[in-house]
Amino acid sequence: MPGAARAWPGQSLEPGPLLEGQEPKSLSHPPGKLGWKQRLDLNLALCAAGCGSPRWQLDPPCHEACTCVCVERRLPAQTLLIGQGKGRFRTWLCTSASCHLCLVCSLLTYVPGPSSRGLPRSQHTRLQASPGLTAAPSPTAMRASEKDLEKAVSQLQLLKEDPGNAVKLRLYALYKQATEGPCTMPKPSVSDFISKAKWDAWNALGSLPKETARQDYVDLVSSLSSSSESSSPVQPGASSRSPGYETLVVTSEGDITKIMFNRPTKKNAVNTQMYHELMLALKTASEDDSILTVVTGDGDYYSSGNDLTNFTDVHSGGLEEKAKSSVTLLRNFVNCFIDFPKPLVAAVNGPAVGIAVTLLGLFDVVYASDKATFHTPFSQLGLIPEGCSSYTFPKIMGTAKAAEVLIFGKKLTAAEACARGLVTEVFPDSTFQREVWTRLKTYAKLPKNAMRVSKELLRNLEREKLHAVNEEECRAIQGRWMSDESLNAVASFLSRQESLSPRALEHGAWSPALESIHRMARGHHIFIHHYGTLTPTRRDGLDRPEHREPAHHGLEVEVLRQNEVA
Ligand SMILES: CCCCCCCCCCC/C=C/C(=O)SCCNC(=O)CCNC(=O)[C@H](O)C(C)(C)COP(=O)(O)OP(=O)(O)OC[C@H]1O[C@@H](n2cnc3c(N)ncnc32)[C@H](O)[C@@H]1OP(=O)(O)O
Repeated sequence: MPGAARAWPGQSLEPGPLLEGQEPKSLSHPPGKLGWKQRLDLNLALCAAGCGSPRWQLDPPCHEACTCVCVERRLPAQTLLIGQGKGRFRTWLCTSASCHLCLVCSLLTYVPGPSSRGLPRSQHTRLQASPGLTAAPSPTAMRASEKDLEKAVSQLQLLKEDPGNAVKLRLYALYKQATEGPCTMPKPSVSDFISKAKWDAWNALGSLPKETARQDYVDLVSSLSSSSESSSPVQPGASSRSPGYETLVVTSEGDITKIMFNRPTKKNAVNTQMYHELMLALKTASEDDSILTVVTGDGDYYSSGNDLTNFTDVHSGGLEEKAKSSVTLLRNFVNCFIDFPKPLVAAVNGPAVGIAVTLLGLFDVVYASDKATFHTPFSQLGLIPEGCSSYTFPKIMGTAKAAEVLIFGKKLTAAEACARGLVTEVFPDSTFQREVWTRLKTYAKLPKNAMRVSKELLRNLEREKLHAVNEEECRAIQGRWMSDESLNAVASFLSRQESLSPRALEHGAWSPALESIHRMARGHHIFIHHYGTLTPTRRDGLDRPEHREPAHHGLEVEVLRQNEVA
């Protein structure tokens, strides 16, 4: 019913059932000049008194005049985790008519329905529906024009269902990126929760080109439109694929969301787009009705880890800017795993490398095929562990075993990983899929809320620590990415299949690999080793080898800083 006034599900502000013997209680923020932390503590206490559960929380103050409500009673679907580390807590929509900080209306047009109090009118009219617009999905292969973006903005207004705060944040970020480019706004204060959440989302897009952001926005709206159009519920046993993903296949089958890496020809290496899509898939799964979420890979690999060509995608800001935006991306990405609220299972169908291994320490259960291997060649790449593995791995397998894996890059077989506690159980490859999915379908029938609370209890023991470790690892990795050791390792990977002979190079032939290395190492000198001889022949900052041995194929590249060039 395009254009019809409606309220999003979950936006209903009707209170949930009270516990026996409790009085309904309207709670407002305590007066006085308390800091936000103190006020939060106080609200927590009040909420515990009001709801009878110590776990339930009240909104931190979003506006002086707000009367905020207990999220568990009213708007579980609208909760949003914001902030990081110690300042992390939940916020949700405020019910006060005078609140000007509602997240929803600042991101999307909202067609006011009966339960729209609290949403300021002025912001509701930001996006106008265009009559007659159909919700036709835009083919991903097509490059979205600015007109497509406008259409998508209008299309959004016709959604029948609330896409959830995470998706709205993603839309906000993509829209800003598509129209204004990378975020250059000053970082809002940590106590300005909503602006901070929006800033984080936008900033996380780093230097994503405007055109890509525009396309992603259009695709996302298109996927939301088509999923909201299909009104028939998923039949038991039937599998429905979520549109809008390119590097993943996301399907819902019964109560299970399956997120499958979908770059089999690249061994499911995680490129920048896949990082973003994974964050979106996890955020969507955390808010939908599914009970379990399973991550797996398509093809023979689970994943070969970070796509090493990510390093070569260096724009005008140079390597330093790239490293900074990559740290933000990595931090947010790992946070999605730390804070994932439902049971998270990895079905490791084949070899796993790098970040695909380290993240396993943040999963609840890890099943592996006996063909899987686990390899973290960080030192070889001039890098260091991430994904909180510097904390989770020693905890899981003991310091000495973890050091062998994380520092020396010892590759583990599935059986070894299982013996060390990283893997829950190993299955023969021939029966892996059948056995794992049979088991998961049984687990998905267990009571949903009990599982969720159990997960929360387990994770809460570590949550703050994990955020701190993530911060620390990200801080350290930024320097590593810019180190010669790392540049050389990546250059070496990129050029390992180089088929140009030195003679061809000498005569001016170029290759994509050399172009990539050149881009990545801007400001550095590049030498190409040939039979161990440094043979610099300068041209445009890229040194070329002298001809030594025409029959030789394969190059070795060395990147040196300016001051190291004698
Ligand atoms: C400034 C930084 C920007 C980063 C932004 C993101 C921030 C997050 C970073 C977090 C830190 C992460 C760390 C890691 O994950 S470290 C681990 C990285 N991975 C590797 O080192 C593995 C590299 N790949 C290989 O060693 C081999 O490919 C592999 C053993 C996996 C398979 O070998 P095999 O011989 O069987 O197959 P091919 O080598 O022929 O591979 C087939 C094609 O796939 C491409 N491929 C495979 N892995 C990667 C990869 N990780 N990155 C990019 N491309 C990969 C390979 O090149 C082949 O492609 P072509 O057919 O086109 O040649």
